[in-house]
Amino acid sequence: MVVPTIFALSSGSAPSGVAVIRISGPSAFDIVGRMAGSLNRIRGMNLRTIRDRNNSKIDQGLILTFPGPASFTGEDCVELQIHGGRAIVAAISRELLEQGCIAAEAGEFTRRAFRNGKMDLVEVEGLGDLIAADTEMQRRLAIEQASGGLSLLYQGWANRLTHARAMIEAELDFADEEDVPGSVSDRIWPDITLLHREILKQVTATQSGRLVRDGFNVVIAGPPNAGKSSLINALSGRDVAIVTSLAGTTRDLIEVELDMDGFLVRLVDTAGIRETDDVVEREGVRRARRAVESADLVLDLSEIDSPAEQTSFLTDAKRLRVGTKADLHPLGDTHYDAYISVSLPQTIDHLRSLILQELKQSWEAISSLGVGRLRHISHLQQASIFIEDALKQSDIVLRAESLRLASDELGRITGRVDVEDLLGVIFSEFCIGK
Ligand SMILES: Nc1nc2c(ncn2[C@@H]2O[C@H](COP(=O)(O)OP(=O)(O)OP(=O)(O)O)[C@@H](O)[C@H]2O)c(=O)[nH]1
Ligand SMILES: [K+]
Ligand SMILES: [Mg+2]
Repeated sequence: MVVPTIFALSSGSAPSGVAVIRISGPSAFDIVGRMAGSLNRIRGMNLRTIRDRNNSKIDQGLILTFPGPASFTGEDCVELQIHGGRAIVAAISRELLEQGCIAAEAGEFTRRAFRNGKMDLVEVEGLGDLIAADTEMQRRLAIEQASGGLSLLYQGWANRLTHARAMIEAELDFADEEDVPGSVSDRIWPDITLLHREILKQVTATQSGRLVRDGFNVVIAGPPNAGKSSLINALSGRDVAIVTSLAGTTRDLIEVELDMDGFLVRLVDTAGIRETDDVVEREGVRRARRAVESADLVLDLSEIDSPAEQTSFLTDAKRLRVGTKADLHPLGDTHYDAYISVSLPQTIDHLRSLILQELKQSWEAISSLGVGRLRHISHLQQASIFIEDALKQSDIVLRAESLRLASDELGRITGRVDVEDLLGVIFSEFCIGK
């Protein structure tokens, strides 16, 4: 089957100063050659006039050539850097279609890169995250993953499993031969035990990585009139929530996204939690409780010295107890983690620094390693279960089989379940067969 040659506008939408049109596929050089004069099959850059089939000039621009396989997709690629006017982009696109190119589907360049072995699935995901990254921490996490750091980690683990299996095979197949030292496979189990521990650590780190990618969920909760909506307004610096002196003002969840020191924080204001006969407010309270359940951090607000000071909800999340309206209350010996007043900006700044401290603690656990995404966790967990099986079993054949299953799970993360040549490993380590 002939692979079609695809093209797409890779820069943002026109008009712009410069537009980049990317072309990939077996006919890329021929097609652009017909429009702009023939191109040498070397990596290079040419200033050319681009013409349609009637030889009328469309635009002048830079033409970058990347002969495969040393290109992003692994195919022949050409990039046109042209003026970014809408009519120019439209005219060149029309001409490319006439010349037999087809418009690329979303993600098709990357899909071709994966198919041609230029990237694995982990790098593909990282690239997607990198393009979508809004905050500095998201960018840092994504660039690590997109440039293959995480793939190397997973690949290294898979290699250790392959090595272990090779040692076991050697013991099974060549047990009678003199060249194989007795019970060679015993030497591998300490490393497999270590590997098991490393994988579990990665699961924890990946769970924290979610905080960076999807945002840190901070929920403001507490009784009516505690000052929750006033706080979300103060922290976001915007008038997002209605504030009145009537208890039960907020009903819906109100959400704002904040960039705090490069971290994405999703701040949620909720209805005051209390028993009520009002149908709408009751629904608001139900939503508030649900928000609290899925929080990463709960800001548990109550007015300082208020009678209803005991908490009105349960949560497994970290909870900061925040006493409000500090301007009205001389500080007694109460037991809050923070005291705030919306009329005292330094108290809001202090609370903000406490939230950041929580965030940074989660980040520290992960910043040193590349961390994967949720999709990776289930495969990592499954791999660790198979490794546990291997460590527990006594039958050597079953042990080897469990290790094979574990290494297949790791292969599913990168999308590359390689056909391993176990004998190759064996022969590289022993002189069996001489
Ligand atoms: N003096 C003082 N008043 C405050 C402060 N924060 C909030 N208030 C007042 O307390 C009342 C309730 O504030 P809200 O922010 O609406 O409280 P809430 O917790 O969102 O209330 P519900 O949405 O009804 O649960 C309003 O009259 C606010 O002006 C504060 O720091 N100092
Ligand atoms: K209120
Ligand atoms: Mg409110």
